[in-house]
Amino acid sequence: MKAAILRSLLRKSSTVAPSSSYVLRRGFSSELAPERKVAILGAAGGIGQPLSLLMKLNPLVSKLALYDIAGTPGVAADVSHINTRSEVTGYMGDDQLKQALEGSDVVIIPAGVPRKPGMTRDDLFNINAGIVKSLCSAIGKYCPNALVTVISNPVNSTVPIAAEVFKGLGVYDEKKLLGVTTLDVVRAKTFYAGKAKVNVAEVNVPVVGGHAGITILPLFSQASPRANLSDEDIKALTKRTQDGGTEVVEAKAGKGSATLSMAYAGAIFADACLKGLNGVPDVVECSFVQSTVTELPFFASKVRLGKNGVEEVLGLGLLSEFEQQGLEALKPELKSSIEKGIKFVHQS
Ligand SMILES: NC(=O)C1=CN([C@@H]2O[C@H](COP(=O)(O)OP(=O)(O)OC[C@H]3O[C@@H](n4cnc5c(N)ncnc54)[C@H](O)[C@@H]3O)[C@@H](O)[C@H]2O)C=CC1
Ligand SMILES: O=C([O-])CC(=O)C(=O)O
Repeated sequence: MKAAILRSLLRKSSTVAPSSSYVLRRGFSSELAPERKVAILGAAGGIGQPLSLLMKLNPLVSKLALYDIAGTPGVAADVSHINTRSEVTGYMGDDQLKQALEGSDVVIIPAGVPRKPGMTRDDLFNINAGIVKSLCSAIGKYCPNALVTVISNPVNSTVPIAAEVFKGLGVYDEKKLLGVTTLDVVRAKTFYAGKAKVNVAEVNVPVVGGHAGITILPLFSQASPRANLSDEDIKALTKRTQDGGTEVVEAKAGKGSATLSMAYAGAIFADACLKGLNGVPDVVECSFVQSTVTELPFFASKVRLGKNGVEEVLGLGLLSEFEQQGLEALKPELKSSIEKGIKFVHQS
């Protein structure tokens, strides 16, 4: 039962997370899978808790470090009772951050405040920029070789912030810093499957650009399986994908933003990163990374994940005229969010 749930939970990214029994059938048992430590920073939050649960279910994880400024002993005690491979430890407060991070292969950062109705992701900058900066300073010191996946918003600025912090410490490796845009892909897949009336488990849709409003650019012209949707349908699907976060913020009416779907997306992405590190071939996900795909220094597109993190940043492929217009339209906003992040590190 547990294996079946995990299999269906983690099934449809371009990668597939093996449940332990699946792994055993393939002759690659979790005992043979390398030891991998994953640290979650912000583990007691709305995203952090379900993400901790999903990472506890992942047989590729051998150590799970749950860090937050409060509440982690309870979350760790709870999750630790689940009878899966990883050993879970909770860490709370600055004094324990070093221990939480040391030896980590992958660090996932969902720490920071979420939106309330009427706010943009950029409205979170003032608080979250400082949180990401201080956490990345610790990562640069205590686990400089870890692959770092950033969930905290505004992702269009927090990823450049992380890069600048690592550069300042002399430990920046562009292959190991990834902004998590998987939720945009998850939404695009779900909305496309609903409109095109195709099996959602078979759908693939790349989403490029950034992670806020019009900077989120789903490429439905490249969606598979192909469907004959009208221009109006494509426009509406694009808008719904771009506004997906706001749809949840409004529905939660002041009680935060997407947490459960984000935890799912974050777990899919972390699983892909672990598979890449373990040498599984052809692991491809969309992510906001250092990039030369456009003239902007950071951009989300498909990336191939491997033993060193981002092994290859893939190009955009053929765009429709509508997507080409969307691409040009998003560049000024994305450029200014990136520059805002870089400036923050040099001024503070
Ligand atoms: N990339 C994406 O697609 C998405 C990003 N988000 C973002 O994720 C972030 C977290 O959202 P929620 O979990 O809903 O918020 P939340 O408020 O429920 O949880 C945040 C957690 O971060 C912790 N935290 C604050 N400062 C910290 C520090 N210095 N070190 C460690 N932990 C710290 C808090 O104690 C809290 O437990 C927000 O910025 C939100 O906008 C949310 C959904 C999707
Ligand atoms: O909308 C928000 O504030 C949270 C987020 O990034 C998302 O759900 O995509």
